[in-house]
Amino acid sequence: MQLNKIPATVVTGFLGSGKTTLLANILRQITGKRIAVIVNEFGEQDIDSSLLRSCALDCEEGEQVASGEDGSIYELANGCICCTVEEEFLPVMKKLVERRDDIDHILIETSGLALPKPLVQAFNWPEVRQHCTVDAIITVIDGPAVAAGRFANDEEKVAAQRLADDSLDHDPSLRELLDDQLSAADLVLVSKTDLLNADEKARVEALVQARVPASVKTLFIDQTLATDTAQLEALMGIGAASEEHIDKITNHHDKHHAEGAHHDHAHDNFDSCVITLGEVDGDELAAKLQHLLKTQEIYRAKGFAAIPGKPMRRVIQAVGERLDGYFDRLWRQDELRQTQLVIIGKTLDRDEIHAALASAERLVNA
Ligand SMILES: Nc1nc2c(ncn2[C@@H]2O[C@H](COP(=O)(O)OP(=O)(O)OP(=O)(O)O)[C@@H](O)[C@H]2O)c(=O)[nH]1
Repeated sequence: MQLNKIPATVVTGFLGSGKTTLLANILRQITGKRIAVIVNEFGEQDIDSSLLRSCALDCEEGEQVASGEDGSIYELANGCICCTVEEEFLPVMKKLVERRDDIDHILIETSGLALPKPLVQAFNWPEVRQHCTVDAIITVIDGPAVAAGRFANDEEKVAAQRLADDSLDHDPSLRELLDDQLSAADLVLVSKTDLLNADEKARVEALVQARVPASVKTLFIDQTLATDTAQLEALMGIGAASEEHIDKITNHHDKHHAEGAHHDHAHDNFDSCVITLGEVDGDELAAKLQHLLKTQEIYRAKGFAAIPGKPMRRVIQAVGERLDGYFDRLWRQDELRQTQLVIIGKTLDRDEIHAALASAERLVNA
C-alpha cells in the first residue's frame, strides 16, 4: 500500500560536496515537519552529527527533529553505509518504522565515499517497504572541484588526453565514484556555484548531462539556499519512489563484480586519521593545515578547534585546498575544550600531520 509511507530523502555526493550543509539548511528552515536524520561518516569521528545537532538545537524547534532513545540524530558507525546495510542501516530503519507516528520525513546522508544503490535497495526489504519509500536520491556535486577537473575532465578533453597519453586519465576510482553517485540520482545539485563563473558552470553542466538521463534535473545551488524555504521544501517532495527502479541502475561497481574482477570500493583506497590536540593558536593551525593540504594527498579535513580565551568552538572545514573556519557555538560546560580534526585522503602520513599541527598547540603552551 503506497498511502502514508514515510518519505526518505537520500543525500549522496563526494567528500565535502555540501551534503551536511544541505541537511543543516533543511533542519533550520523546514519547520512543522518532524524529521529523523541518519548520518554516516567516513572517518572515526562524527563531526557531521555534531554540526547537525547544534543546528537542530539552534532551531529552537524541539519537536522538529524526531527524538529517539539515542538522540534525534542516528549516527551509523564509521565507514561506508553501503557495506553495512544489513548490520547497521536496517536496524535503524526498523527503529524508525516502530516510531513512524512521530516521524514525517527521514533524511539520510551517506558518507562521501558510499554508493547509494545498496542503501536504497534496502527499502525493498519487506519490513521497510511497507512503511517507507525513497522520495529521491539527491546527488550533490562540488561545482568548483568538478569544474577544476578533479574527478574527470570534460568528455572532449578526456578523449584527446587518452589519445595523447593513457596515464593522463584522472584517478579512475574518483571518476567511477562520480559516475556511480550520479547514475543513481533523481536530482543533481551542483553546489558552491557562488564560486563558479559562467564558463565553469557550463562545463559542469555538460559533464553532468553526459552522465545522467535527460529526465534528471540539475539545479545549481549556493548559500542562498539556506533561506530558500520553498526550494528546500520542493527538494523533499520529489516523489520518485527510487526503490522501485534502483535495481535497473547499472554502475561501475556492479560491473566490476559481474566481471569477477577483484575490485575494491573507492573507500578502500582512502585513509583517515583523527588528530587530537589541546587548545591551539588558530592562525598557526590554519597555516599548518593549509601547508599540509598542498603537500599531502588530503581530500577532506574537518573538525573543531579550541582557541584560548574564546568561549566558542571553532569549526574547521577543508575541501581540497580550500580552508574555512568559523565559530559555531559555545563550548558546553561538560565538554573537554580540545581540538579534534578528521583528515581523509590517500597514503596519509599521520605522524607528519600530527607533528605539523601540534606546533599550533606548542605555541599556546610556550
Ligand atoms: N562557497 C560555498 N561553500 C559551501 C557551499 N556549500 C557548502 N560549502 C562549504 O563546503 C564545505 C563542505 O561542506 P559540507 O556540507 O560539510 O560537505 P559534506 O558533503 O557534508 O562533507 P563530508 O560529510 O565530509 O563528505 C564547508 O566548508 C561548507 O561551508 C556553497 O554553496 N558555497
